[in-house]
Amino acid sequence: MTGPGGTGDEMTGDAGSPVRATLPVASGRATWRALVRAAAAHGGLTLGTVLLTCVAGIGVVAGPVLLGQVVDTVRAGSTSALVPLLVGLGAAVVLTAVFTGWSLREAQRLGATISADLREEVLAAALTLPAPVLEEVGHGDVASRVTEDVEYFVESVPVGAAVFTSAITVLWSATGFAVLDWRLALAFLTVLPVYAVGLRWYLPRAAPIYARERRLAADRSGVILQTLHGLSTVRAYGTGPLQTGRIERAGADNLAAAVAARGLFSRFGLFTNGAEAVGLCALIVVGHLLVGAQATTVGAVTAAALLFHRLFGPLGILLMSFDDVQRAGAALARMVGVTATPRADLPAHPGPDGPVTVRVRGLGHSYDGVRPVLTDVELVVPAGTSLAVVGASGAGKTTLAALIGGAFPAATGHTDLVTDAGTVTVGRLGEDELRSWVGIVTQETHVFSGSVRADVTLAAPDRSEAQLRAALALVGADTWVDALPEGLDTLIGGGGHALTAVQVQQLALARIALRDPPVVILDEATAEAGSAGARQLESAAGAVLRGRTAVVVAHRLTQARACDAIAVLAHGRVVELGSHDDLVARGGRYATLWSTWSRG
Ligand SMILES: Nc1ncnc2c1ncn2[C@@H]1O[C@H](COP(=O)(O)OP(=O)(O)OP(=O)(O)O)[C@@H](O)[C@H]1O
Repeated sequence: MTGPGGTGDEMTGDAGSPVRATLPVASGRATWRALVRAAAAHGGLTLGTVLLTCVAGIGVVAGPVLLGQVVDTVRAGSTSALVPLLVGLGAAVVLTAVFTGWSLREAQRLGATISADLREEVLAAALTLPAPVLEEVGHGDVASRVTEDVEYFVESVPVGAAVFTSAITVLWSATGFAVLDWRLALAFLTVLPVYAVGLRWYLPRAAPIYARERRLAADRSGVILQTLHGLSTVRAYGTGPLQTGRIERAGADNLAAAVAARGLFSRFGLFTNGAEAVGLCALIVVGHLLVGAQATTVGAVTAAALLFHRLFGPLGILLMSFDDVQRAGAALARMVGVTATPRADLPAHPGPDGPVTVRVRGLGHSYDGVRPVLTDVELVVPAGTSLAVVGASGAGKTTLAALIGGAFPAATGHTDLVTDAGTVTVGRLGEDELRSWVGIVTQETHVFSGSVRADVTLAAPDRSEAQLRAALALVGADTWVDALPEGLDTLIGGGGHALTAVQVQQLALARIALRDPPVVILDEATAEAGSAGARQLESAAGAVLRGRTAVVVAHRLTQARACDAIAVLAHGRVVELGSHDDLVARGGRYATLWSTWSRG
């Protein structure tokens, strides 16, 4: 076996594949290392499991050896020696049963512990994947690694435990053969070339087939996720049949890969069954010749045949589990790939201390590398002031807000956060550090399943009940939260109490108030809120922004008027900059927008 992950280099990406880019897949060596590291973290349990399995393996060998001696004793007619042998045989059977059961249970416990650790590690790593990586590989690949691959690996734990105990049993049995008679051991060895040929045929074919099957499963998840995320667009444009066709094709590709893997494995079964037939025949023929030449006893040959027979089970498990082991190995390699995805090695910065000025320097961006969405944007938002960004749909407002907030890196330029203590650049801050500096409320606010309390405090879990209530009161959410059936403990999100669009946005603003960053980027969707709701949100936003440096994507011009300065974007460039009164007086683009807006 090359290793659970299979192949060559330390990390193998799928970048050259015609399918979209994915996260790296760990090499066989890196996957083994991760497995050994996880086992070593539970040294006591691992050592105990190995010892118990060794003891159980001795019992497996002792039974047939004692039975062979019983045969020889009966043939010699020595009844007095029979009693201790039979007692020993009985004890060996009982102890073997006890230790086998015990070792298997410990092996399963070890496997479950290791897979729980790996699951946590992979989930934690997935949650901290850099935004640009997520953007590039898509959510489908990540989702399939933290769900399906983890499930495959966890489900393979009992198989892994059985493989481990079988391997030890096979080792002990081989030793038993050698002790009985070296010629019988040689006869047993005739199985090895058949197994070797089978494995040489199977392994090189299996690893890529299983890796491909896992990748196609990820592609299928990706298509399903994309369809679900864009359900309203799919409905709006009536592209249901198109998406269903895509899902069907992805499912069919995945199924074909799974069938190919199963077919390969069935053909491998020919080698394993053939090896057993060859081995047993060789043993009986050699035993017959040896007994005929009085070179060994009938008991020894009986013991060897019984040992070989007992080996069928463990050997069968070892070989038949290749299917599951390869599959689990491919899944594990993909899981380890998530934890091994490179993260920028960013130096730690002290947290913000005091007011922060935002300085946007030469910011430019293009999503496709061809069409510029933002070009050379230069802005300064002095500490404690607010800047509104306005412009036609598609002008680049959301992109600008996302870049300032560090959601993904800009193609050119950067954003500096300036304090009395110095300057830090947004792209040089780690994800968690960045959220202490800059809070973002986007158009897509997610309500997590759980209580109102959990949903708001996830941004700052260490805050007190009083701080939580103050944050809710600040955004005007305290009254309706108190009126909920169980107040702060009312369940919301999927299946929970339904919230209005305004309430969802208020909770998003309350999260920011609780986290208390000195800089806030607001790109709220106020369109769904209706005009009364929009006014409510504007006053909530105003309360949260007070005393902070803010960049507000103004979907309503009343939001822009309330800001200290306004930047008008057109085709990704800042074309006007000034206060509301200045810009109206200037009679340019903003003035036109304002007069259209004022007329209603
Ligand atoms: N993830 C993306 N991939 C490719 N193109 C994108 C992406 N996001 C936005 N764009 C494109 O970039 C341009 C600017 O979009 P952006 O959302 O920043 O504009 P906007 O001014 O905020 O528009 P709106 O007011 O409609 O939200 C648009 O042409 C848009 O189609």
